[in-house]
Amino acid sequence: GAIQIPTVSFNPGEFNTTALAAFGEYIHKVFPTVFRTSFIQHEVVGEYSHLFTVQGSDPSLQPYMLLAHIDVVPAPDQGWEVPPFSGLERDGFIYGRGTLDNKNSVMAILQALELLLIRNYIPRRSFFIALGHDEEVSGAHGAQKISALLQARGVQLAFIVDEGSFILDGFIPSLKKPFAMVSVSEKGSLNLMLEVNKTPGHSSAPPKETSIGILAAAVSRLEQTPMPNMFGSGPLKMTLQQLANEFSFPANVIFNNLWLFWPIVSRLMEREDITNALVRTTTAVTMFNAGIKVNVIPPVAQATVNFRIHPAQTVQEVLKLAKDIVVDDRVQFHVLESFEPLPVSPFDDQALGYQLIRQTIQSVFPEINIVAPGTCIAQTDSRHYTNLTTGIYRFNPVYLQPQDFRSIHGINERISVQAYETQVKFIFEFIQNADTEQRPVSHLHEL
Ligand SMILES: CCCCCCCCCCCCCCCCCC(=O)N[C@@H](Cc1ccccc1)C(=O)O
Ligand SMILES: [Zn+2]
Ligand SMILES: [Zn+2]
Repeated sequence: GAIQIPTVSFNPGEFNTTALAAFGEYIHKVFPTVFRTSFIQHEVVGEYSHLFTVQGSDPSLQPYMLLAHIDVVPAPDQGWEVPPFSGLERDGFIYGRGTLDNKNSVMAILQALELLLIRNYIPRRSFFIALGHDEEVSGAHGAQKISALLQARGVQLAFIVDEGSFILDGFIPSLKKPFAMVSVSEKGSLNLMLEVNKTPGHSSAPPKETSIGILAAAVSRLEQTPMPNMFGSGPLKMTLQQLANEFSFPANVIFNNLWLFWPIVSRLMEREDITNALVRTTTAVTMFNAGIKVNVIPPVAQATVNFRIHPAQTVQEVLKLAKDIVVDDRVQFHVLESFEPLPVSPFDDQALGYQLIRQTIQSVFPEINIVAPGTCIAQTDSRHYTNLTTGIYRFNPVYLQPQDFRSIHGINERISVQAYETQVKFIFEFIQNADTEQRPVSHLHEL
């Protein structure tokens, strides 16, 4: 039902408002207990986002927050095995836009809470559920407003759990077993517009270089000159160290001795697009606009480059590197938007959020031996909540293979019915685990 409502975000400020409103009505209908429970306050923020405040019975426990988003990226029918907004189930999978990003989390959080309430569960620790409606276009109207609202109320959170990582299966060739990566940091971004202006004229007597040619060369230099490999800075080294013993020989020896073999490993990571994104600031030329007519020398050429900034670099550093690569003063640089990488959240033994995620993984996925800290290569709504907590964890309790990763924002996005049920179970247990003082010891209710 949730997948059938096309809550598409097209551009900043450009949403399917009819669908967003319908989604609000839908969750009222399918989770009636959540909405009628006296200790749960529901507020609509920024017109279409939802904030639930679940008042726990023990005010001495610091609250936490579960995040998810109800909007999705567009999905033209082409290439899909089933229409993207049909929500059809086929061979045990629910297909559709949002099944992994991120209506699975929206529905699983509310479903788990509904089930707990039906069983008369009363949480001890207060928590918030924030469901943004514009994450896919930067979160300015949803997450940012919820964050400001909670800040104005003086709320400080123990931790936040959002989307952004998974139980990863098959992303590192010599690693045979899946492992859970909990992202403790998030890359930043810089959207840079490069522009070249030239005097227009008749194409029959062209200048040696046009604005298009100059810009194309600049963009090509950016593509051909990757930003520096930052292997060794940030959580990646720790991720690999924790995984070391899961590799077969000789990779296990290599990963156990990164002090010696780091040059080989850092080169290996560069080979695949996804692992490359973990070792450096990436450069993606995403838009190119130029030319007005076939026989007119183009007056202006513009290209937009989307950099995803490694946690060990800053926006200013990347901007300078980009200018140093282009080295052409005919090319103007315009910063359209930027966001610094997020700091690394604690993941030591005392880090409540991280430890609760780890222990719930051990309970719900007993076959998973390794829970490792990582970096989210994309951006999430959680970046708007750094004013409320230092503990931001990005983890979806769902198995993800490389082809599933490509389906996110791509075609044939799907989740198995069993994976969705397990996600509900995970949150059902997580909420109960968060009610124990330090470490979860036993569960009051079994699903
Ligand atoms: C050693 C381990 C190697 C394995 C690495 C595998 C990494 C795979 C992780 C999969 C991550 C999937 C992330 C899903 C969340 C996507 C969130 C998203 O798309 N956000 C948008 C937000 C945005 C930002 C700015 C403007 C508009 C939207 C994004 O583009 O980042
Ligand atoms: Zn998402
Ligand atoms: Zn997305």
